[in-house]
Amino acid sequence: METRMTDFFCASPATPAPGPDVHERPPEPIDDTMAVEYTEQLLTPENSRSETSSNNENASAEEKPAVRRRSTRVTRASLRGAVDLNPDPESLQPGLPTPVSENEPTVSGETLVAAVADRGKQTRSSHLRHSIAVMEAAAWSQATLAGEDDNNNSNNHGDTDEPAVAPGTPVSNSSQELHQGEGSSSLPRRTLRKRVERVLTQDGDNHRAGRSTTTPSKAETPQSPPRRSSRISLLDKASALVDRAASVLGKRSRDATDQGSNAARRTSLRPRNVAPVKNEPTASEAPAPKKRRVSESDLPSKAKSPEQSPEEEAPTVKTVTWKPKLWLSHGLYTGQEHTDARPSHKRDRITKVQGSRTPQRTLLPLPMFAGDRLLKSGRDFTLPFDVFSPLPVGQPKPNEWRKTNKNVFVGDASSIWRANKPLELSKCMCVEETGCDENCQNRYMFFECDDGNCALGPNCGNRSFEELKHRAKAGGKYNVGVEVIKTEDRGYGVRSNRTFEPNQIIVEYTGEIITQSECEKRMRTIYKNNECYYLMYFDQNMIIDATRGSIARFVNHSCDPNCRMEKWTVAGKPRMALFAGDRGIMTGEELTYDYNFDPYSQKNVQQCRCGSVSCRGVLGPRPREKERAREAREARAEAERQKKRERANSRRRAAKQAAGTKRKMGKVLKGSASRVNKNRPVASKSRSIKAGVQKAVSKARSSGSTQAASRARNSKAQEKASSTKSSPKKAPARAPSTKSPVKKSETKAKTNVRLPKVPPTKTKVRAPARSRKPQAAKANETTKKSKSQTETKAKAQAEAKAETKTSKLSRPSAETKAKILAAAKGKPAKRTPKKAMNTKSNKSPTKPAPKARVATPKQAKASKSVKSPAKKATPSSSTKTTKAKAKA
Ligand SMILES: C[S@@+](CC[C@H](N)C(=O)[O-])C[C@H]1O[C@@H](n2cnc3c(N)ncnc32)[C@H](O)[C@@H]1O
Repeated sequence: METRMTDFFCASPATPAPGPDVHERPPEPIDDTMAVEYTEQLLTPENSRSETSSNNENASAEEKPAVRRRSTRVTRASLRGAVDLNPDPESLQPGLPTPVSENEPTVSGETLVAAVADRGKQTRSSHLRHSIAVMEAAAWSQATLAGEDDNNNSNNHGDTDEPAVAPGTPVSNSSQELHQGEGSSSLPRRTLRKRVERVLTQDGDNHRAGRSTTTPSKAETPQSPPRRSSRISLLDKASALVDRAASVLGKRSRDATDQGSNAARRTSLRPRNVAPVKNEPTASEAPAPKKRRVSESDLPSKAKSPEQSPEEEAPTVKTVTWKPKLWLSHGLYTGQEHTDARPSHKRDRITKVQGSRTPQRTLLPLPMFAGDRLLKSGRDFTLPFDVFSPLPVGQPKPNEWRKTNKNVFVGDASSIWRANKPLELSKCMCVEETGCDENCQNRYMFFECDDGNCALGPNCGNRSFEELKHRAKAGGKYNVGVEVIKTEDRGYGVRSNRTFEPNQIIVEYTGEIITQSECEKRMRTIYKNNECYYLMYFDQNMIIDATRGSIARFVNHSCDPNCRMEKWTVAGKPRMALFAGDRGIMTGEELTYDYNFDPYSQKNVQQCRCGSVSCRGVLGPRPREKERAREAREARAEAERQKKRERANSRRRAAKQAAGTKRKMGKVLKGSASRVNKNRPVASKSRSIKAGVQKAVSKARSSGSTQAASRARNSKAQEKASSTKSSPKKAPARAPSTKSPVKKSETKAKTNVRLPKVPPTKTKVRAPARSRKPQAAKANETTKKSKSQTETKAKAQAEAKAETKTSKLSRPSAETKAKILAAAKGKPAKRTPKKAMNTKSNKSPTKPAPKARVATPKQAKASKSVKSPAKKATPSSSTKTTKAKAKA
């Protein structure tokens, strides 16, 4: 018992004086060392005080905390031990000195440690109460310290020689009271002591009651401070954990090597007042580490097992867990994933590139010239419009906004809502090469791909909402990508703080899903006086009311928007989201979409202030441009069809006209370069024929009139002229030949169509041929004109003949007569029967005609000389007639 007391005492230099019997006991040699050391520290009040305070300058750096801790805790323990562990109730009688000497041994370190094990279940509340009590004592002690310290010290030193007592220590004061009893007679002290005792007693009773089953006798197993025990166990556990961690981390070997030197070092640092204990503690021996860590009182036990100390004193390896350094993943390309793809590349392409990107080489740096080459070769890049565009200072924030990022069914909506029909599900058949591009069936149907309806997995480019989810998870305003701004004249709005690629998802439109009746009700009541509405038609006659909703509710309307609001089916459920338009979005742009606003009533119609060129003026429904365009397209198609029909009809007509001259027609068409051109001549042919015929007719008429005027002056030259014409059939063909090649061809065509088949002489006669081919009206006209020309010619000939009758030299031979007659027969018999008859009957000699054909110079002279009377008229008329014929 005494040994224990000594241990306890020695181990706790700052602990209050144990009792007078301690001093009566002869000090042991080893304890002397300790006593000397601690005496040096504790003799003066300053030292005592400084030890209780947090800064003990005298103590070494390593000793300081230990001493301080020891002081407080052990003192508490002693207090507790003094109060709780007193087995003899008589010893606590008032007025008698407290039999500390009897009690103290039970509060030795060993016992405490044993008690620690028993008291592992002590509650925190009791610790707290202890602490409070001790602190109260401390407060009191400090207050009274100034007045009493000197006396106490002098008394102590002078009377009782208690060097280990630290008078200034609050605990020591209370201890002193406990032990000395009458020595401290002041009322406050007693009161405090009683309070502390009461608290401790209560605590002890509680604890005793708790462990009554395990402790047969109070005296044998005194209760040690619960707090201490819990600390011990905690520290023990911690050290065990650290040991384990060290072994896990593979540092055991290093520790093993360090332990040798560390042990030596620690031994040197260890308090030198370690007293080797001669008498081993009794049965209540606790694990050494606990003692060692708790207080000086444990030192003996530590000393008695020196071979264990290196292991027990395993250094607490601090596993420093560095915070992982965060690298900025985006610089200039805020919000954009890095890619080597050209800016012009589509997003799907980029996704593919990212998917197949090889990991960056990390072993060796790039060669020296790599940077130079990169600089020289250059690389296209897209610089955001505004890399850093903070919001203007003093931007107000929408206070009334209640945010929700998920759709919430309200009222009857959830019960009315029906699950999607399986029929509405879609499955895509895309392959990796295409990667669910714009041809993906799911995309086309506004179905988001997932593992259930698409087999491409990460290579799929149709998982916008999934992407949005990841962005939201990553957090940060550049991932979210949008922020609320205050616009000048449209309330709040939303702008981007990063870039968005064309058709990239930006933000989901969420809110309360309500029925239509609920919506109307809200419109009538809650939103009656509102200027802004956050209602949007959703699905199944439901409406999203984003008055409580996501940030997308602040997106304003524009008649020329840069975004689209789209409804997609994601995992069988409809969801609305804002997507970037075809132009993409630059940093700092205000996001807008076309509301296609239905104002419900006329009084809700609002003026649009989007400021776009194509502004519709009001927030109203979008004009049905598509429908209009479709109607226009249909009208155009109808007109085209009509034209085609007409063209086909005309072609059919022309084909019918050219029925007899198919082969020649084919020849004409063959000359055209293309199919279109092949069709053209058919149409132009009729026109050209018509024009050619008209010209010929007009000329023939004019020539006819001229002939009539100069009829009287016709001479033999006329006969020659008439005889020189080869045949009437060539006349119409020759005339165009003098003109442009196009007209020639036209004329040819005309000739081909009509004339070649009709013998020129008979044409006139065969005028009834018109009845044979009544459809060929134009050809008939031509025939008529040629007939008229022939008539004119025949008339001229007849006149010439008549004249030649009178002339002596121009008597035709029989052959000439026959020819003339033959020519005359070409005239329409009906029209010129008389003339023909006359010509025949007269049998006028028209021999010079064949001569004229030859037209030798002698003949010309002769004719000139003979035709003296008709000198003027004859050449001109004949020439004109010839020309007219030729033209015709
Ligand atoms: C969904 S809210 C948009 C956010 C709203 N600006 C705010 O401050 O909360 C729709 C309302 O914004 C206003 N608004 C949106 N676009 C507008 C525009 N182009 N011209 C005028 N007002 C507009 C209208 O009052 C409309 O009812």
